[in-house]
Amino acid sequence: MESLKLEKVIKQFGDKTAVNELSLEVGVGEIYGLLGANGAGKTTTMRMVLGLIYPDGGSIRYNGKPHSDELRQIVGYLPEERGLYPKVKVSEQLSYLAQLRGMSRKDADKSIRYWLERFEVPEYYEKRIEELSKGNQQKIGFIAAVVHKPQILILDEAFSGLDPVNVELLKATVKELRDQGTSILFSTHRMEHVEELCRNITIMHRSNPIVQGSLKEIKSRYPREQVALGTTSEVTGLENIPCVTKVTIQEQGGYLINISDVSAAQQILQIAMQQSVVEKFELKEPTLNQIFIKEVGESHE
Ligand SMILES: Nc1ncnc2c1ncn2[C@@H]1O[C@H](COP(=O)(O)OP(=O)(O)OP(=O)(O)O)[C@@H](O)[C@H]1O
Repeated sequence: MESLKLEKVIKQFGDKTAVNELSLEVGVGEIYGLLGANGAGKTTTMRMVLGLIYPDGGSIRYNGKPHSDELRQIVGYLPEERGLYPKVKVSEQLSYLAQLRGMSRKDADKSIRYWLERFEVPEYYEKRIEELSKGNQQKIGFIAAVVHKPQILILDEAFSGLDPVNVELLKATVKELRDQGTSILFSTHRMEHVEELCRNITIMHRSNPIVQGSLKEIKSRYPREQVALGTTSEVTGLENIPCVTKVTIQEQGGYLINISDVSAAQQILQIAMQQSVVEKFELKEPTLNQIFIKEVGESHE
């Protein structure tokens, strides 16, 4: 069952189309990746899902129902730009937000203490936002999004500005929420996070959904164009094999070989075996980053 369903959603600002006929479904307990270069229409899509702006066409349904006053209770949001008041105490701010989204003061306080404990910062309860580092403010922003236990969670660049330890902490939390049945719409420029977290994705390009489907199925649509080769000694002549377009010697040893046709892989293996002992031979599937660059035509980092 899907908890969030977009059908042919359109948004225009004047004569500029920001989102053009976007359809997607996020299932219960699923993390769905929304990708695209700057200005592709991701934030506009998320703002429509949150009911902050309205579509000019198409429909958005939550658990099968249209937008209603209930929305603020079932949806949680981590805005890309931080929306917390610097002078207000963390506990007061989070409690206010949780109550705004339908929680009692008592339940809100319980949830706030749980999350501060979970993120190993119980002492922030009494701190003001401005006293915290940027990364720790981001963590409080994350708590603000989940404090009221939303069914649908919208995460726009949720891990930006965090150190690697905190990225892991938040990733684990997102997976935990997924396992508890939360539907998560996840937007990021970090392809490795999408590879790790998302089952289905949409890549948007200039307002249009250009690639959609499960990561696995999308990857199978693209040819395997790289061979990773590990050998005990040097191998010569790889670059002379037909359809080999580039040979890169890797820092950690071995070769990464770009091919324009999969037939070259067999010959690479033969030549390598004639000259050395082959320790590793892998015909690599394309990374999401490679697919993104191919489709969108620019680096996404
Ligand atoms: N309020 C607005 N008024 C006019 N144009 C807007 C408005 N909001 C967004 N746009 C335009 O809509 C397009 C999509 O913007 P959006 O912010 O959704 O992109 P994005 O994919 O989130 O980009 P980024 O990765 O940079 O956050 C852009 O061309 C943007 O300039």
